[in-house]
Amino acid sequence: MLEFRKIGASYDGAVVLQDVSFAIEQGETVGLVGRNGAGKTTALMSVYGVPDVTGHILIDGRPIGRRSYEPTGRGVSLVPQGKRIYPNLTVEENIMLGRASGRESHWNLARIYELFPNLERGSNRMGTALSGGEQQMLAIARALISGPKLLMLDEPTEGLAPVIIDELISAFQKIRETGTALLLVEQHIAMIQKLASRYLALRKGELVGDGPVADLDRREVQELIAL
Ligand SMILES: Nc1ncnc2c1ncn2[C@@H]1O[C@H](COP(=O)(O)OP(=O)(O)OP(=O)(O)O)[C@@H](O)[C@H]1O
Repeated sequence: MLEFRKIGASYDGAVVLQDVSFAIEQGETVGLVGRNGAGKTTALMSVYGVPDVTGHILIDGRPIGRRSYEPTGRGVSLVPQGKRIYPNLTVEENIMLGRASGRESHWNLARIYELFPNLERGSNRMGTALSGGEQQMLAIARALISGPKLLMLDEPTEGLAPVIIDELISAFQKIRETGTALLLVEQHIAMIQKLASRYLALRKGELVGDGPVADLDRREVQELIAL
């Protein structure tokens, strides 16, 4: 449902992605791995036309236009690195910001609160009054309310305690069971191995791996990715 065709990306002329092509099918869970600076975040941002992008990105076979809200309206949502919670809005207001008009979806507020009961309990609190783990849940909730067919997550477990990471893994499994595809950016392959069936690997802006997640155990694959 999401396809990259020969994507290149650069910041003020400095090339950070080159000739990146892959496709993610409906309902798939894919892990995108690579070292710091390999271009993972840039790959996700290029769906929104940021930074300067060449090549073609398609959703359900149709190219994406230049409007930054178009991917969300067409079923591709991002949980950005660093969560980006709005401090002056309540938890519920933060969630509702993510709503994309006109999209019917499994994910209404009641189902989101069932997935993350902590958010329901804290629904009237300010978004930034939550713990780090709850803020990550809030960022995921805000993306889910848009009814994505593909949810892209940029290092969702960064800086979180193992017990919270386990809660998130269980939430991702439930999200996946609804048929939503996941594209999970992670530096730690253990998380990818728990959730994904396929991996993509970036190294210095180039796609150097695309295969079954079991291959991540092979030393030659790890050396290629240089994790
Ligand atoms: N706003 C920016 N302006 C200039 N260069 C940038 C900008 N953002 C990222 N870069 C550069 O682009 C390259 C790819 O960065 P990117 O954040 O996509 O990598 P990443 O794989 O997501 O790394 P990380 O795990 O650190 O988030 C890096 O060399 C980085 O320094």
